[in-house]
Amino acid sequence: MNPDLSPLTPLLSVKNLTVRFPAGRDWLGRVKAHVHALNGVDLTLARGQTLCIVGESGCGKSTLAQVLAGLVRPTSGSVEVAGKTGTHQPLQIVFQDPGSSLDPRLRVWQIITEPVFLRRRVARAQLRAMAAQLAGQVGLRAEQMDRYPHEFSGGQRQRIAIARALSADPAIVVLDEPTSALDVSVQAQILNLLLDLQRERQLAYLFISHDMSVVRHIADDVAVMYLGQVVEIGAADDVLGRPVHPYTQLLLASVPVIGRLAPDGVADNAQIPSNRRLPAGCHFRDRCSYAASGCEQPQPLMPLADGSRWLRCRRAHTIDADRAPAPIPPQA
Ligand SMILES: Nc1ncnc2c1ncn2[C@@H]1O[C@H](COP(=O)(O)OP(=O)(O)OP(=O)(O)O)[C@@H](O)[C@H]1O
Repeated sequence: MNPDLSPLTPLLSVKNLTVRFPAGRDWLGRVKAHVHALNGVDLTLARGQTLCIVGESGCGKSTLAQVLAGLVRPTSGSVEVAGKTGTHQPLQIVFQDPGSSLDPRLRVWQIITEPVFLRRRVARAQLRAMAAQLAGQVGLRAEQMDRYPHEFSGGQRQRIAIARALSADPAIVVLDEPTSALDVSVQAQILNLLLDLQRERQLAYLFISHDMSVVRHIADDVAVMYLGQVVEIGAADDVLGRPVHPYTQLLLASVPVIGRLAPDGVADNAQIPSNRRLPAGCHFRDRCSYAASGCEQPQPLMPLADGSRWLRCRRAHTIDADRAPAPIPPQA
């Protein structure tokens, strides 16, 4: 079921998205096994909002970003942008490492305007003028446009990557760890730039991050992924402030070293199941001390009774009730 996060109409709607990669072939070249990278991802994102995707390494965050950007073909499921399937035009992606994502043979003005150039014929002078204007919007100077990427610092290269994404006039930008390769002081500048651009252009961001301080700073909504599924999604204050899914509790208690510590009530024997052979039913069941009979059945994403979020956990209501403070008795 597609999570209905806010009264705003979703701009991006991802339904039951699955991606399987071939893993290993026999001597006849036949695929022997698969990596189940995404296993039914459901999420929505509204215009002008930021949805942060968090989860341990290998849970499928980058694969999701690549499907959205049209770089990986899904095995099944759908991606709708503004109600239309299969169009990636209003969506651009910014990668973690601007060093390797920018073509070193192109000048900056060519890099910035490449998405426009690839789509339609535009005169060179017009492209250069467009690049200079976008450069100004991301804090670069017009006279730097004839340089090559290696002549810039990491933060400046990320500004070039952001300008490149903006040149296509996207409604949605997928940001795959856009600040994690940068110095801490530069990270804050890039985050603030992204927030300014979001306000000016009503951009929707799907923001992948390992860094909870970044997530707390910029997220409107948070989706927690585990083994290729969204297990909890809702407003950032709710999900981060009062996590309900046992995996979200574990993830937040493990910060900054994800997966090492366990909060009360959540077992963590660190036996993360393989995504080559997925466990039946709830994928988190073997790590979860709330696991009970019934957890061996597949669990769909369902709304919590208070409407604060959607969860894949059949025990969510019990866990939430256990954690809620005792009601204050009425005054005599
Ligand atoms: N092209 C590919 N071929 C085979 N397996 C792949 C491919 N791309 C990703 N995978 C596998 O799919 C799973 C999900 O990978 P993905 O990179 O999406 O995870 P992630 O959550 O982004 O991890 P990280 O936080 O480390 O970047 C992993 O097991 C990974 O090894």
